[in-house]
Amino acid sequence: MAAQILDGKQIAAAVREEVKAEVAGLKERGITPGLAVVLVGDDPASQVYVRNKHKACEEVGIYSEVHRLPAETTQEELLDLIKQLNNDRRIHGILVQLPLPEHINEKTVIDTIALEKDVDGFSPANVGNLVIGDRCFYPCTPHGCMVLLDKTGIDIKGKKAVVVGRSNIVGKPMAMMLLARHATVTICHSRTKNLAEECRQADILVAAVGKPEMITGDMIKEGAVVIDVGINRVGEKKLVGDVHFESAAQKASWITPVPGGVGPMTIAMLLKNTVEAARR
Ligand SMILES: Nc1nc(=O)c2c([nH]1)NC[C@@H]1CN(c3ccc(C(=O)N[C@@H](CCC(=O)O)C(=O)O)cc3)C=[N+]21
Repeated sequence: MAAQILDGKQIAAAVREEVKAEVAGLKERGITPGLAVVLVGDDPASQVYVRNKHKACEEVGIYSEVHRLPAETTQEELLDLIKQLNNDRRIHGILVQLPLPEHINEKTVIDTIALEKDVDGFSPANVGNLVIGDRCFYPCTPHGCMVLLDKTGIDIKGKKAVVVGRSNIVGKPMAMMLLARHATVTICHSRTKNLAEECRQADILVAAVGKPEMITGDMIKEGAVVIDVGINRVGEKKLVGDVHFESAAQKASWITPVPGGVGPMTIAMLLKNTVEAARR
């Protein structure tokens, strides 16, 4: 079988159109959704992401402000900015770009963001609400993966899903969201014995490990849906996923490319969460 491509770029564009219409509706009621993005330091990849987020906001009519702070910013100063943004009525969503410099405690920073403005969905209270099925923000990357899965038209209920990777920002919330949709979920990681065998059981395989092309075609069940969350820079320019695309596409029914798969969906979901925050 040759897989169909799950075109994240195209689907994200459609989501942005939806968001644009929602923003227009909110503006008629006198509400302009606002997002604050905070970037500490000058990591080149982060600069690009932050610029893209800002551009995406402008395109759909969301007010956005970017706070660029020097790498030497103290934790105190960063926390002060977040508290100020927590109290700023124009700002409905706050995103602190990760990773932060070593001298700043990520956990303390995320904990300071007001729950109702946590559009990344990284705070402990939000994660707790996700796990128990209460109202919450769905973390942008796994949320984007779920939207892509739904675009295939497969019925998630009762399917065997394998998530490779157990990070707090992707693997764990992804597993919870699949579980909420009644998949039978296995989480694999670096200590998993016989990873290939686990992966071959998957009707839905989500790769979020950060290892270039480590999931190969021989690890994929015939007809599986393969979602590749990895964004790995190899060499100067080339971007590859955690999945070896050519061999995996021989087996899968649907597969996301890198670039142009999950990445653009992440940004589209951030816009959606910001509108949701403003609506509340
Ligand atoms: N607080 C926080 N929230 C985040 O959501 C967050 C973060 N920190 N830190 C970094 C990661 C990474 N991330 C991406 C978003 C879009 C693409 C994306 O659009 N990628 C394009 C390619 C862009 C390129 O060339 O690098 C694609 O896959 O087609 C990638 C990665 C959000 N992150």
